[in-house]
Amino acid sequence: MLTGLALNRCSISVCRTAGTLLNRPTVSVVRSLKFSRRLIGKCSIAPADPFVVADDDKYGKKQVISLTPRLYDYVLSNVREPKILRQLREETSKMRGSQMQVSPDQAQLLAMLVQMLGAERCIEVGVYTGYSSLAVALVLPESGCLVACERDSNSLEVAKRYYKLAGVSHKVNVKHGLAAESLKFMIQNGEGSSYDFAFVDADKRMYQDYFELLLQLVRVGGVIVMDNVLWHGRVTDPLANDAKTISIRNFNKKLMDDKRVSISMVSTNRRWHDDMPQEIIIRKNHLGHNEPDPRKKSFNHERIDEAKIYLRIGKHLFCSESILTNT
Ligand SMILES: C[S@@+](CC[C@H](N)C(=O)[O-])C[C@H]1O[C@@H](n2cnc3c(N)ncnc32)[C@H](O)[C@@H]1O
Repeated sequence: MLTGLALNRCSISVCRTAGTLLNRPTVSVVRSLKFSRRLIGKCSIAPADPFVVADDDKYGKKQVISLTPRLYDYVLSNVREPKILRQLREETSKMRGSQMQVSPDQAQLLAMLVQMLGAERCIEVGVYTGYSSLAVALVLPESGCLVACERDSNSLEVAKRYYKLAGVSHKVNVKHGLAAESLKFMIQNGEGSSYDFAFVDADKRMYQDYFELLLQLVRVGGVIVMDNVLWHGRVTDPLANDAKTISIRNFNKKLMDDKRVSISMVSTNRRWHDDMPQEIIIRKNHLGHNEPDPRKKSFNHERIDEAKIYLRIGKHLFCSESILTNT
């Protein structure tokens, strides 16, 4: 039986064979080869065509395909990356840790979520040189604010330079230090339930803590996005028992039963073998408790129980005190 480890030491020809087979693949081929993502990561040859990851009964015969470099290039060619973000990405690519910055398609998704929410107050945990935070700041209204938490001063210098170049410095409140401390301070400062959106992309061992703190800071209906929730596929690897993997695994497990939030894992594929969802979008739910919401300015379903319904029929205005709620 071929194991993942044995395959890791494969020659390119084995990879090629696997790739060729998997270009016209079935799940059984994938399974019989015990195909390992780690194996593919070590091989220099990547298939040109996507291979089928799953298409059997278990998945309702729905065909799940992998992402290839060609397909990923196609995705990227459909990203509207602002020039300033491209410049930052290119400058960062020459720096240590450049693999940490989010990809253009991920940044576009974050910016889109912020726009869809009509967000004005956002938080980022893990700024690095600022790619994702700049993507968010660019779409915030002039009155908007992004609290950017980062412990590394060198990378923050790059981020701040780009905020300035992009003309968004006035929207970014940089918090240099440990993110958990900054978030705790914000809660103590009475900023609970006043944020619309948060993005977490730092210290995987702290995911549960960041989530709990952000849940206090984000308003009902607000969104928290946690990056890397599959941790490069390690969450399902029984041999991976390092602190970061365990932390993310436990976080995902706990979140499944957490009625305080709605959740959705999304696929923002980065590498052709990394074709599974990487991020989880978490929406804070209304559970009927009297959580204060200092903003209370936009209308949404969660706040419908606070609204009187007015109905005009001819000259008459009817007012309803009925309570409608979706919780
Ligand atoms: C994956 S990178 C963030 C990438 C960034 N979102 C981007 O798109 O470029 C993670 C960053 O989190 C920072 N970090 C890690 N642990 C932290 C902590 N406890 N508090 C604040 N920042 C932290 C690291 O210094 C690093 O710059």
